[in-house]
Amino acid sequence: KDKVEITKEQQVLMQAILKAYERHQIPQDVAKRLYSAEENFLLLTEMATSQVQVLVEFTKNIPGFLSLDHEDQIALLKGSAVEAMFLRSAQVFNRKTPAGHTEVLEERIRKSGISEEFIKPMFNFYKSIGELLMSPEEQALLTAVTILTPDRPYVKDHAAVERLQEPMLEVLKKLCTLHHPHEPQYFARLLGRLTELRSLNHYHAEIITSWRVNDHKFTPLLCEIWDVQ
Ligand SMILES: O=C(NC1CCCCC1)[C@H]([C@@H]1CCCCO1)n1c(-c2ccc(Cl)cc2)nc2cc(F)c(Cl)cc21
Repeated sequence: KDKVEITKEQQVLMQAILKAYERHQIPQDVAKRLYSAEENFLLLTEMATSQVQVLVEFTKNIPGFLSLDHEDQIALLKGSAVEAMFLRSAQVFNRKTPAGHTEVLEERIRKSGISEEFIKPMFNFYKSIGELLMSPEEQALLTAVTILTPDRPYVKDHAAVERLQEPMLEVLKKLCTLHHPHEPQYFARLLGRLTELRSLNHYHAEIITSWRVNDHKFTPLLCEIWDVQ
């Protein structure tokens, strides 16, 4: 069996993505503060707004992204922001918290004001992400692969986006082989999560507008990204 090798060039690409990803992390204390439905909704909109800003900075550090057509850059960000938010939420949810804290966190999220019907698909996704035990490199590359999805609405130059996404998928595939040598299907499972992520995309506007609060106030940035108000 030929040995899987990360080339020097792939090493450089992976380091660039990982460095950008680690540089743009938002405060992890979101798990500690979950109170009334109103406060939770406000917390979510604050966290989501800062996460979009962080996502833009991360995306600007993806090699080649800034040389894409400017309108395509916007289309890619707009098309992936919600998925990136759920991916980030899943990673926060699955962080190595002391045993038992995840249940407490899950309970608090269940009671945060999200409509019952969305709780199940959301936690199914979080748990399926958790089971993958992704390394930081895999998390960073998966986020980059999600952003560089060629078939987002309004993307004009698909081929240019594919040319950026392909090397990311190449490195990610090799990392999966190296980090999970006994799970040949791991890479396929990882990509399968992106399909699950898209389905959450469809829910998110409903989750937001059905949040059990009287007045759903959004920041201008979220109005842009979330197609609400
Ligand atoms: O703030 C959140 N997520 C941010 C978003 C930006 C990136 C960092 C994480 C929300 C919280 C949920 C309770 C009410 C307050 O919001 N949240 C969501 C979430 C709920 C519905 C939607 Cl529509 C989207 C995300 N899932 C979470 C998983 C978690 F582990 C934790 Cl700690 C919080 C989580």
